[in-house]
Amino acid sequence: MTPSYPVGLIWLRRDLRLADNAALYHALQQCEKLYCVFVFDDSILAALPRADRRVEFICQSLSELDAALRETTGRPQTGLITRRGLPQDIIPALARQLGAGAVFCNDDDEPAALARDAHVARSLKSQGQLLLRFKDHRIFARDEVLTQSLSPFSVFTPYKNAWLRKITPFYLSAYPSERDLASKLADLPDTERRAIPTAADLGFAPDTLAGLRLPTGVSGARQLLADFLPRLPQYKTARDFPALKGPSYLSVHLRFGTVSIRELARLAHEATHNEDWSAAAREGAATWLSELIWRDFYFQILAHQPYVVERSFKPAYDAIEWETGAEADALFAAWCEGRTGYPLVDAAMRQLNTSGYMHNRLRMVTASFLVKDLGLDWRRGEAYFAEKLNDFDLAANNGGWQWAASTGCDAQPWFRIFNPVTQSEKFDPDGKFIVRYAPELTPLPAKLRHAPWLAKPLELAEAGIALGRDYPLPVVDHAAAREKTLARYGILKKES
Ligand SMILES: Cc1cc2nc3c(=O)[nH]c(=O)nc-3n(C[C@H](O)[C@H](O)[C@H](O)COP(=O)(O)OP(=O)(O)OC[C@H]3O[C@@H](n4cnc5c(N)ncnc54)[C@H](O)[C@@H]3O)c2cc1C
Repeated sequence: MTPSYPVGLIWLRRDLRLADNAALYHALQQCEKLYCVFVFDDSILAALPRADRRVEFICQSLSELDAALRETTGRPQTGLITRRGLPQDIIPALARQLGAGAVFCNDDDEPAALARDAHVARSLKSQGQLLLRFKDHRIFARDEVLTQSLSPFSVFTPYKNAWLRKITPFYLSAYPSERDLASKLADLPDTERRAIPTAADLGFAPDTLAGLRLPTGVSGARQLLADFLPRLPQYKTARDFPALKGPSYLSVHLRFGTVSIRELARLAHEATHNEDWSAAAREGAATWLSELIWRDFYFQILAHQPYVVERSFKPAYDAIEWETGAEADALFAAWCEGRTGYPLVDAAMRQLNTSGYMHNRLRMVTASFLVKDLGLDWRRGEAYFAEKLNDFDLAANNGGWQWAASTGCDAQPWFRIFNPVTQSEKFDPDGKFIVRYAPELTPLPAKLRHAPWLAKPLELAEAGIALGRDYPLPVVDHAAAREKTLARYGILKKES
């Protein structure tokens, strides 16, 4: 193909890798010379707490990408341009300064991203330049998997079946996006030759990832993937037990694009047909593929029903009255800080607070506890997760919360209420996960770690634990809370 643009600019956002990158591939096809930029968006940074692991994750990943660009070209004067400010101002100005005919990026269906991109596209157009967007971070875009009547799916299983019917090697193959990079990457103008900023340079606390087993950048994703693949056959059986190393821990890499979803889905899909594997091992792969399809499912829900950002997917559920006031605020604080007196909930919240990760089973348990034991609005929990999760992704987080609150598409029925104690007994039978994050309960025998308030006084005394002093008493009684919740949701009886 003859390049259409003498100069182009690729704008990286949630796709921090050079391999199998759709926009990069198209930019290299269509441009004779290419620059590469990442913008630290002030409208996002301003809203973050000053200690934010994600900022450090991005900085470290960009630093690796910048070095990879120079290594690819073998020219020290090449690399990544970084800017800080509003992309709406920066991208058009930079495109003009560099003389880029087009700006290439991978698309993003989050409402704020759509508004930002529309703004940038208008400004570029007024300068005679184009914004070209490509599908990259999901397998199927919003309208690629639809029902027979061409409307969006709102139930997962039929969506998944349609997804599996549609999938072909075409959708899973990698873009050879590194092929012409060495020859086409432009030397940086002198003004742009700067080191990639650190979190501290951006006004954030340094070393927020220190002590965490969270490898960053493309190399970090490769490390986690290599560790996970031998465990893939056991995924179905191990994934629900937080004390085990069951899942992949790749979510933050999918969030920032340091791994390609095509590569992961291809590996999973191929493994489901691997005749050298046992049926159980193939099921492990099929279950993991299913999780990757949930990701696509929630992306298309957000794209088609952006109102879910503020409201219930099922509008009738907006009539539910949540607890408010000082007591509700105190319960919310206890939930956030991991001191509800329910050990599995507390351990999970402490895992989130100290690492930025929470196991999927525990996301379901803690979300259900907030909504159906404490009677609090799911949006309060959603916002807390959004602040704390390294892998925070609007579509998946909103989908997960609305699932737990029963307000979402294909959600948990409203009258199904997780019992935090039986969940604990089932999924952390020895209380090993609990004591990892609530070590004060270690002296208790395993069977008492799920509900310490049920231990006999002598058992507590032998463990040297005084409830209310060493570990909180439960902030609510589950049985009573359950009745209250059934009454709260009872207004919906007509709907279900
Ligand atoms: C209340 C709640 C909030 C959540 N918030 C987020 C979020 O902000 N960001 C996020 O990526 N996931 C979210 N999830 C989904 C899920 O918990 C995480 O994706 C998963 O725990 C990440 O760990 P992993 O990479 O080890 O997962 P694995 O089990 O290895 O799964 C592989 C990948 O599949 C995707 N995935 C798995 N489960 C889901 C799911 N239910 N919905 C959508 N995608 C899924 C993720 O990209 C994940 O990395 C949420 C779930 C709930 C119940």
